[in-house]
Amino acid sequence: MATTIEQQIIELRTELRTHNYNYYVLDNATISDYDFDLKLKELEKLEIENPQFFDANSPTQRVGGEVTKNFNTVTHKNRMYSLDNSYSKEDLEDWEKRIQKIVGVEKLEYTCELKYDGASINLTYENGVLQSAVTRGDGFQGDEVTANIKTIKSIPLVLKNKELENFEIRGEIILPLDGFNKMNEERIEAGEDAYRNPRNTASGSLKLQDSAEVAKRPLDCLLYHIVEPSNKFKTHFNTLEKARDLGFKVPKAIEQCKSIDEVFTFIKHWDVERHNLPYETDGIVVKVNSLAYQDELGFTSKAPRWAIAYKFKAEQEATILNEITYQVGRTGAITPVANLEPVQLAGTTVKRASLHNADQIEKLDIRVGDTVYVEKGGEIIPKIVGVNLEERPSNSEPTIYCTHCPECGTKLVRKEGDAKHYCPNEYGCPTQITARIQHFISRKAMNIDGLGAESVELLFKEGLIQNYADLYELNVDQIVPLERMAEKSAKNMVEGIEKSKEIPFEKVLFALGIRFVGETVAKKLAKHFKSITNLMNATEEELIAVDEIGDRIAESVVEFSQNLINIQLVDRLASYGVQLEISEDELANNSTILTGKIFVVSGVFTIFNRNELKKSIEDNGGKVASSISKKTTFVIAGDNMGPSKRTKAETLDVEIITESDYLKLIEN
Ligand SMILES: NC(=O)c1ccc[n+]([C@@H]2O[C@H](COP(=O)([O-])OP(=O)(O)OC[C@H]3O[C@@H](n4cnc5c(N)ncnc54)[C@H](O)[C@@H]3O)[C@@H](O)[C@H]2O)c1
Ligand SMILES: [Zn+2]
Repeated sequence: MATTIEQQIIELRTELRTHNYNYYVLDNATISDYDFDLKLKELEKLEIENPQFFDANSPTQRVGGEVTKNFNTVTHKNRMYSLDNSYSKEDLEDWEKRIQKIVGVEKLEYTCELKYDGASINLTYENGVLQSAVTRGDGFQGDEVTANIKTIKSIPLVLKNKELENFEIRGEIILPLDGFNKMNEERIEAGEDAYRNPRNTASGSLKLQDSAEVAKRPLDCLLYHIVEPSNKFKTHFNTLEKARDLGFKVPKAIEQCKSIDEVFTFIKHWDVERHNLPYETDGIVVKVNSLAYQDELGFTSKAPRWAIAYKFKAEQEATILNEITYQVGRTGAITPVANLEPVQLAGTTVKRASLHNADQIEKLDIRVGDTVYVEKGGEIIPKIVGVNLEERPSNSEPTIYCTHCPECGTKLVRKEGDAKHYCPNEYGCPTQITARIQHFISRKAMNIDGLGAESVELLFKEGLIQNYADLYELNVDQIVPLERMAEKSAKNMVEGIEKSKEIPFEKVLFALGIRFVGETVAKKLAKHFKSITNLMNATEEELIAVDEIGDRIAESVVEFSQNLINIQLVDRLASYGVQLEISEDELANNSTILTGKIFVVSGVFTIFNRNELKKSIEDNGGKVASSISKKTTFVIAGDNMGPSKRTKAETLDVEIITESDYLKLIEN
């Protein structure tokens, strides 16, 4: 039976609404943006050709987001719109023709900005003080997330100057790539699933109920629009300059262009240069510069007529999925890996991509033999974002997720609420055993020089080690006869192991490889319980009582502590002299509050002298670097800071703080 046009339209609308919900509310899209945009275009076309089925509530007519029920719902004083998209110079030229006609002017000027890829936010200031921060929601109403937004340091709570005091300003909440990758490293180390991408992590962060959790995420806010400037300004460009004067973070990559040709030069430049930015952009936004013309042009039901987004070609390619293999991690977690027909993507050859977990494979219905879309964003590993069903071979079969461990053959388990399957054969599965020892010796754990991942495999294969405690009983004579080993390397290995007995307790705790106990959690637990004995005797309630330790971690620690094998291993480590409690020095030492933060100090200071300042940073766990780079977290500026340093910090969007800002950082 043939479906009617009307049915087709209704089905597309329903499907797109579901995708909008998944994307904006659940932060968990199940199709690629590319496929979403194709479907939206298809619907748009059908609606234009069949105007009798017009519906003001169609996804083509409305901003895709929704308000959630977890925050106060606030009605926007000025509606928040989406943007129309363009994909080519021709699209831009068509747009220009349309607007030239409406305003009746040939020569139009534009402002070009980057399109920051995050979550939109509307900030309201009254008498120069931040009153509220509301998400875009459905464009009419959004979620009031002021408390969460106040944790973002670059958003001024009180404005620097009084020229503009009552207004709304809009911007994008983003998660810079460095911070995103660091968050993921920690999650992976703790045996958890990685976050999918910076955009949905940023948007998910805004919806957290606990703003202390939000404060820990390195979010930032880039501003792009002052609403209702009460005729104070002539051009959009002026308003952005004003926003910057008022203390907002407005990126430097903004240009006024006199023609679409100039606009396109800007686009071409940033299509390449964007790879060097500290955050993701998915395109350029072109806006009519004159505010008077903007007024004349107004809005469609979904977007301003005076602005258009130019979308960069997604770094996405289609290729064949040859095989799905399964990897076993040190905690026994199984990760499915897509083995692909090699394809060129963003300058590298991609052969493998992440498939996350069984649910993801099922949701996308990914099958061997399929033509799949591979995308590479800011993440470490490329991922599969969709399947081209039209190219599916006729003999294709649904994927049956592996049921047994590929390394030891044990039947896999999956606990309720866990996204992953696990091999439960913790102490017999060879991959888990070696991976656990490899984790133990790694740089952030026991940092054992002279012993690498391959040597661990070799020592295990030769029956010299079965667990990490065995390392401390190795001697040179046992190692020398092994393949590719010499007297010297054997000696280095034993010395390296010996030296690891000086590694502080918090790192040892991390090295033990307890599931969900990553670097940060290990530090917290070490600080709180002070010794392994106290920690292993703690009950679940006592663990949960520790700041930021949740059920999952508590349960995992107790499980570890009650296991006889672990009790014996830890006893042995103690007998060899490994640090299993906090040292006197550490007890006396300052905090780890600045861990992971890199500072550059520039200028002359009043409270500290330079060396005191550097020592204070290090005492609190931070690092001092001599020059500013993308990695720099803060530049502390004293008097007479070098102008070139200042420019460099500004172009790299590195936050510049004063000595007293620094004191506030370490105060709590
Ligand atoms: N995969 C899915 O299931 C799914 C579902 C829905 C939407 N999507 C994707 O989401 C996108 C559409 O989302 P959208 O409607 O939020 O539009 P959008 O994100 O493409 O563009 C509008 C937004 O851009 C932001 N923006 C960033 N920099 C800006 C600047 N300099 N000036 C002005 N605005 C700027 C604003 O927050 C504005 O709200 C599409 O790419 C679509 O593919 C995907
Ligand atoms: Zn196994």
